[in-house]
Amino acid sequence: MEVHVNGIPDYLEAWIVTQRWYAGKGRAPRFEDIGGFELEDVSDGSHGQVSIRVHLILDHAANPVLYQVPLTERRTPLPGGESGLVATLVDESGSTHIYDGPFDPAYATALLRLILDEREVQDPRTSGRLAARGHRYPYGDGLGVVSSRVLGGEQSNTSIVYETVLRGDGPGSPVICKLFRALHDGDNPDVVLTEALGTAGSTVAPRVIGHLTGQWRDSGKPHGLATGHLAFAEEFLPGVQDAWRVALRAADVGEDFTAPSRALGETTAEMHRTLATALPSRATTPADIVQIVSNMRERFEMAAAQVPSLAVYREALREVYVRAASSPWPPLQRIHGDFHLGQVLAVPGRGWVVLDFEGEPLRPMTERSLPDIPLRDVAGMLRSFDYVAGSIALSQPGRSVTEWALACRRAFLDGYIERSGRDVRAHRAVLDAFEIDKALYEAVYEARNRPAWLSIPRDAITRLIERATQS
Ligand SMILES: Nc1ncnc2c1ncn2[C@@H]1O[C@H](COP(=O)(O)OP(=O)(O)O)[C@@H](O)[C@H]1O
Ligand SMILES: O=P(O)(O)O[C@H]1O[C@H](CO)[C@@H](O[C@H]2O[C@H](CO)[C@@H](O)[C@H](O)[C@H]2O)[C@H](O)[C@H]1O
Repeated sequence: MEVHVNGIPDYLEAWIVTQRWYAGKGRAPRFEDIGGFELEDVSDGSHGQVSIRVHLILDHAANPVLYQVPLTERRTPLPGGESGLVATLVDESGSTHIYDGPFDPAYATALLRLILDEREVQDPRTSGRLAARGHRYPYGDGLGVVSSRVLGGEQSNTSIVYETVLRGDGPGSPVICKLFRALHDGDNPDVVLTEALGTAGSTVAPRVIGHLTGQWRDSGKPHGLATGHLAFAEEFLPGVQDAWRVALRAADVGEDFTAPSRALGETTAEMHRTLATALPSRATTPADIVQIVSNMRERFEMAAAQVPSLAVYREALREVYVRAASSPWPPLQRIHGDFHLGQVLAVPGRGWVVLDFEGEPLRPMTERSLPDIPLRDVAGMLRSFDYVAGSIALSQPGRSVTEWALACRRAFLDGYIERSGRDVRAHRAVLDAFEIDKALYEAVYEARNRPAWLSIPRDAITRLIERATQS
């Protein structure tokens, strides 16, 4: 990426480094404002005059990251906007209150309208070059914004939830718009996969409302420009729980969860079947297998560097990978990529609905957009049932729901096999290798984010290696 000296104000730097989505924690940032665009205030104006600018801010760190930072400026404070306040600046002309855009209804409304009206905006600082363009899907036809709020919780992006009105009168479906904070050249897999499922008529994922694409300077790209997704809007399913909470409660009260697990296996098979036909898929070649297994070995080395106690498994894993490489592999296709119970919602009358097709946050975006082996998702969900047992054992010492989790894992596989017609158990050695691979990823994730949970993937790695090398 190009280096230009166009720093950012100190108050903004101080604010960015404390945000959940800022990826450079622990390093000194080197921020540059590389452009962006202005939006018109199209809200009802009830909160006074506002100017809106979306800044694209590049951190020239070891691995440069481009952040999307929408800010609003107001002369009078936004009522109820305290949690989104970035800074208040005072000079001889008075005070300016600067807000994180998603918390300001003026930006939130302008963002969704840009998508719904399929508008284009230019960057005035770069001689009017195209900066962003909205695209609407039929499910977004006739929607108007009533109100907006930022979805709470620990997220790597920022999501805004809207109440809407349909064709100016009755209530419309609620909408969630995910603002991508770290931008990448190329399509975002969450947008591509959710749209592909919807276009194919599947209701496995939320219905798509539309998306926003953007263009920005990048000297490393042809014509010096990069293009990628800035935001993605879809149907918001209110008042529902994710499968992690549902499963955790069932395990805690000792409720049989095999029927929902089986249904989840069926939904997973359905999702894979639709993705295999809607997006490119192909037979797996010996060269693909060599590459994937080599990635698994690399993942192990990375995990062992982060969690040194894993190094003892190096020898045993060699055998696991050799066995996997010499077994039959299913074809390559687009998959979810970070499939676990927290990514699935229990929607009354509709069943399991799958979210967040962005792939594993610790993997590079280019890798996440490649066709992959569907067993990776199957393995991800198997790990998740084990996590339920692991988290209960940690929070209630002496208690074990291992049998509950094993029954769920079996039921999930049964549902998947029946609906996909693919005997996953015939690919056992490959599935085991993917499950160990996922547990290695989780070990790194936990070491970085929740060290108290590290024992969950570490114990699983021990068990899985024992099983995989015994059979
Ligand atoms: N369409 C939706 N309907 C209802 N809740 C949603 C929807 N999309 C996301 N959520 C909620 O937001 C949370 C985070 O969304 P997700 O897409 O996983 O974002 P991130 O990639 O930032 O983790 C989900 O766990 C879910 O609780
Ligand atoms: O934030 P994402 O949903 O993209 O996923 C990341 O965080 C997950 C934890 O929130 C992590 O999932 C791991 O913990 C879950 C329980 O909290 C468990 O159900 C999953 O099976 C386990 O992998 C996920 O790995 C990580 O990418």
